[in-house]
Amino acid sequence: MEPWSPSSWRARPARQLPAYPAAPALHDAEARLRALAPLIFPGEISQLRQRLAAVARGEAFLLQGGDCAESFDEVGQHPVESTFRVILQMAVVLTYAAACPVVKVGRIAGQFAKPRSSDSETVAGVTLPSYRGDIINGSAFTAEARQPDPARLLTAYAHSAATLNLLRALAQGGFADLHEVHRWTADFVRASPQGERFEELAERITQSLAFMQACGFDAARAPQLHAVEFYTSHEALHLHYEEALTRESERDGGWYGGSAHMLWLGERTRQVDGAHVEYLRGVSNVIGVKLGPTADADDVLRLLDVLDPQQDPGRIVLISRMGSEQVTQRLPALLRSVSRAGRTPVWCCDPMHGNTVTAASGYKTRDFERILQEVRGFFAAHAQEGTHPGGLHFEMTGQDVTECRGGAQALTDEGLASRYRSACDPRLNGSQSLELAFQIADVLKSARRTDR
Ligand SMILES: O=C[C@H](O)[C@H](O)COP(=O)(O)O
Ligand SMILES: C=C(OP(=O)(O)O)C(=O)O
Repeated sequence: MEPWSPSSWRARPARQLPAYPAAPALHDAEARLRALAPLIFPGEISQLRQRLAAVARGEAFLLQGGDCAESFDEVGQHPVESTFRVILQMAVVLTYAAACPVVKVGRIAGQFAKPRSSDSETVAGVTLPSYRGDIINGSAFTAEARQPDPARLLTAYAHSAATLNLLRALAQGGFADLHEVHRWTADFVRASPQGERFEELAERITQSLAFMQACGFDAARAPQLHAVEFYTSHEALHLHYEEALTRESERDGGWYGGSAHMLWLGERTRQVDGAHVEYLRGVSNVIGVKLGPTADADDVLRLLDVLDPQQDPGRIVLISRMGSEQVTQRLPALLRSVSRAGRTPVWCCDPMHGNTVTAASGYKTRDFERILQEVRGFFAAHAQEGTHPGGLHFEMTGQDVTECRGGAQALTDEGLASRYRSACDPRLNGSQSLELAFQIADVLKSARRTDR
């Protein structure tokens, strides 16, 4: 194999990258990024890899979630805090059900680049370039906003740094303390059936903590009760950005991507000889690989050979996103081939991207039931093949948006317009996310009963 360098991807065919109008402005933005500090450090990546190695062994579970695309307009504490608190709630629900640790990874602090099915969008007879995420262009439907602008690379870095700073404070500074579990529910969820169900669970946790305290257990000396580990991830799509934040590790002389702990390869850019695979093979971050219904076993095994030649524990998360109708037909063969090849990646289910439909109103949406059905299909496929269903990956937000249909809120086509905020794909809102976690908890509990 050719030698790798942070820029060796430039010699490979690259899909989904923007065509900037002026090269000097791009070079200037890249030079500025190269001079900035990385956002994360190699020791944190090693820690995440250890946690994911436990997931791959069936001893822990992965929960990955967050926005479809973060927005430069969402500033301030609320959007980040609300998503963080729902991820915490979902993790508590799943921890309780699966009786194992849940590794928490946000699609956050860097999820700014979007691959698109089409390069252009036509509205009322006007055709403009597609919106590709705030790191590239603006979502407003004007020629000016849709022009790719390299200055956005620096805004994405600044936004990610501010978000990460807040996340570190939320994770370590007392908000995530298990003694605060009653305070995590958002007001709009509190009165719902899932809000009430969460309150019951929170009460059981509070009573268990009080009981343990009464038995002499010193909660002050158990750091895992007071803080959580929270990791970041995004699609490694914008390779100019990723390259400029790539750093050499003082620990072992290897390279790591400094933009997030986990970077994933999208369904549209996972060509084994393509630029995105070339970049990711050389960095030590955890690598996710999206696998849609067209992925075949040979593709997957070739990708594993390139991205993880040493078979390092916790290095790879295979994220299947087959769609609710295809998951039980397509996934088992992949599970079988990967396991026969002696590989033990983390297997994760993204039940969002294979279930997008366009509503009569024109909004892109997803049905709660389809999402749940794909998760069930994922668990069934693993049960059939004797492999471990390691995790879940959601596009979700803690806010009260109206983007996905169904759930206990019974959102319909007509309801989508009232608070549809996503500039790209529809997210589960805080209430739907928690409801889904409870439904999945029931699946996990019955899987545990069958195992006994
Ligand atoms: O989030 C994933 C993709 O970027 C998104 O589904 C693409 O949407 P499109 O098919 O409307 O381009
Ligand atoms: C683009 C995404 O997914 P996929 O590559 O699976 O379509 C995504 O997760 O944002």
